Amino acid sequence: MSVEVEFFTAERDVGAALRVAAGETVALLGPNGSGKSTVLGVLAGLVRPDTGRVSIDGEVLTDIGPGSSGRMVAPHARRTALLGQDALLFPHLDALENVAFGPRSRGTHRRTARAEAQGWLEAVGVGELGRRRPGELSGGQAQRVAVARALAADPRVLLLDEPMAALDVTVQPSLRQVLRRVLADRTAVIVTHDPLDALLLADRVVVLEAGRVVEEGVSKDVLSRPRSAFGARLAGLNLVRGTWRDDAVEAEQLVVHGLIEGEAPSIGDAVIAAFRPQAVAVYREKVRGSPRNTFLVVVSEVEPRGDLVRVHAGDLVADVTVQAAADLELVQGSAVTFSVKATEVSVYGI
Ligand SMILES: Nc1ncnc2c1ncn2[C@@H]1O[C@H](COP(=O)(O)OP(=O)(O)OP(=O)(O)O)[C@@H](O)[C@H]1O
Repeated sequence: MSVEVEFFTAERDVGAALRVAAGETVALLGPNGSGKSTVLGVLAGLVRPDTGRVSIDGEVLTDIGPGSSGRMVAPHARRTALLGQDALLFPHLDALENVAFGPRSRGTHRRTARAEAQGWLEAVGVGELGRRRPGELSGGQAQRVAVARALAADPRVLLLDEPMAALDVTVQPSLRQVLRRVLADRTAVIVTHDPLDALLLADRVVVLEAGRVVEEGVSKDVLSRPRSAFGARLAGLNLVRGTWRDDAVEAEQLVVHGLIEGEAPSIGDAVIAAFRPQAVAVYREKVRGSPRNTFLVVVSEVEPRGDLVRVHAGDLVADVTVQAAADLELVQGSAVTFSVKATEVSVYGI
């Protein structure tokens, strides 16, 4: 299913054009208020633009503006599924019935719908929680059920609005793995603040600033040559390229342990370890502790960035507080240890 959208809304001053190829996942990135949710709203039929057109596989769903048909297909008739930060499950139905709701409303027989729902719950790793009500689920479990419910409705396009933003950081990696599987061959648009999501979940990135598209391209191209401020933030991730060996990413001078995103690599495969500068702690002395990766490095640059200080050491970067940078007396040439927990590192094949 390919998607095309082009619209302008004066009230929000957001105007964008976007194409998503069949089976492609596009990440929408941008600062607060840049129009990301508005794009999803227009696609889902929740926002009526002043002018604009939305089509899925050539079927026109929105067509508004001078000389147009005025068509605006209702949200429920679009066969798009929108998943937000909060799971928004029906509180009085158990997880299985929540997921069976979509197939049931398409006219599927109750027993078949429940069997389908069970299959989707298993696909997102919560097959044993079908009898629980939403109030008895953790945030991460509820969000998995919400993903299952969205998929069970057999949408042509999956729209995800910061699906992990409300979750504890410790459960984000496992949901990200579920989403990586789910999105692999689906047509989807995901709004995210997190560059790691863009890199791991999306084929292409579209960056919005102040209601306009300022940059777009294949995720790794935007990474290597960012033109917008947000693209630069994307490029700010630590990326260590290497070979998969002894359950770790072996690079020229580093060995990095992390959580595998998606399929497990085979020995000798080319892999990348990615982690945020904020996840890196900086120490003067050597650090021990098996859950942590430690790298002995020499500081090449200390760069003030608002209330943080970015510490560069060759290709690696760490963000520390101004106070920490002062306490550590960090200057160019300082020998320090960069330390990052394995649970903060995403490892994926390339
Ligand atoms: N219901 C609304 N009515 C009018 N204006 C709105 C409405 N919702 C959002 N806006 C405005 O539209 C613009 C784009 O907002 P939008 O929510 O699409 O941005 P966003 O990039 O998704 O932001 P965030 O990352 O904060 O969720 C903003 O100026 C916002 O104030």
